[in-house]
Amino acid sequence: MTQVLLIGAGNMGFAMLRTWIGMEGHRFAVVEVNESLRQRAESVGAQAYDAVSDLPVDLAANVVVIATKPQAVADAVADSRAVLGQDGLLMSVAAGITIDGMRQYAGEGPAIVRCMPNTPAAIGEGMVVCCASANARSSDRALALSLLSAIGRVAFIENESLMDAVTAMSGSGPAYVFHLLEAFSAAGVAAGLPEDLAMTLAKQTVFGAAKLALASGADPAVLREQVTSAHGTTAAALSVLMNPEVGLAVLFRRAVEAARHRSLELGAE
Ligand SMILES: NC(=O)C1=CN([C@@H]2O[C@H](COP(=O)(O)OP(=O)(O)OC[C@H]3O[C@@H](n4cnc5c(N)ncnc54)[C@H](OP(=O)(O)O)[C@@H]3O)[C@@H](O)[C@H]2O)C=CC1
Ligand SMILES: O=C(O)[C@@H]1CCC=N1
Repeated sequence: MTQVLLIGAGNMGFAMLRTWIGMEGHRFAVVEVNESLRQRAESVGAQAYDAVSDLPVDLAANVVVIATKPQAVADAVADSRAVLGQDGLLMSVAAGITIDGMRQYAGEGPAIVRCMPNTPAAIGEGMVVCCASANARSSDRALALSLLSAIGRVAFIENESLMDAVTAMSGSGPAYVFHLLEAFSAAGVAAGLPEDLAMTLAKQTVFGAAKLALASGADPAVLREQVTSAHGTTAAALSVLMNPEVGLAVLFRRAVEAARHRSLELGAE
């Protein structure tokens, strides 16, 4: 039985927990300071406590997953030492917080896997990118992979400095897509459609297009061209969206760079 301790069961922690809780061979305990979030964690079958010091004395964690805000990670890592053995695995999903930063509070023993998941983890459709500390054994990577593959697609990278760009893409990315749905459906309403129909069209179109892009493996530029009839409606819309000065490519570049910059700042705070 693998004992997992999740510290922080807010938006991201709970998104992972609700998928993990069904995993065979794992037991999940949660430390969360907010009572309503503890109750939510208990409602899906976890044991929840308000501090590491309240955990049962005989609880020994094989894995501690930190999902607090970046500013609370140092304390959470320090607290985890009481329950995580020297050969345990420490995982963190916090934006910006480096493996070296966590090592200061974790001590030399545990392997550390820094991860960047996203909230579609709640339905097993997340994207998780990880980077492991130098002392991580293949068994540590395998343990991290077994947990993370339950919440979505997993990629390991060796160059930790890429984690800020990863965060700016797949970590924050669901919010960009949700905003796309808001903007896309609002445009439909402005064009005369009822709100529910506009939102259904926006969601199903984004879902269908993403699924087609994944399933076909074709370059999205080719798929785009297949929609774009000569002198037709799509070409009219793309002349706005692909404007080289104010189009989507320019906005995405600025947005992703702003997020990457903020990730770097979080690591330095
Ligand atoms: N939200 C997302 O989509 C993603 C978030 N992340 C990362 O996940 C982490 C959590 O983000 P998110 O879930 O959005 O944040 P939330 O604020 O929703 O959740 C964090 C929770 O942890 C609690 N907490 C703080 N300190 C402790 C502690 N010492 N012990 C136990 N619980 C504690 C917080 O309480 P309180 O609010 O009272 O401090 C809060 O309820 C962040 O580091 C973020 O960078 C990564 C990928 C995606
Ligand atoms: O907004 C944030 O800082 C976190 C990290 C990635 C998604 N949410």
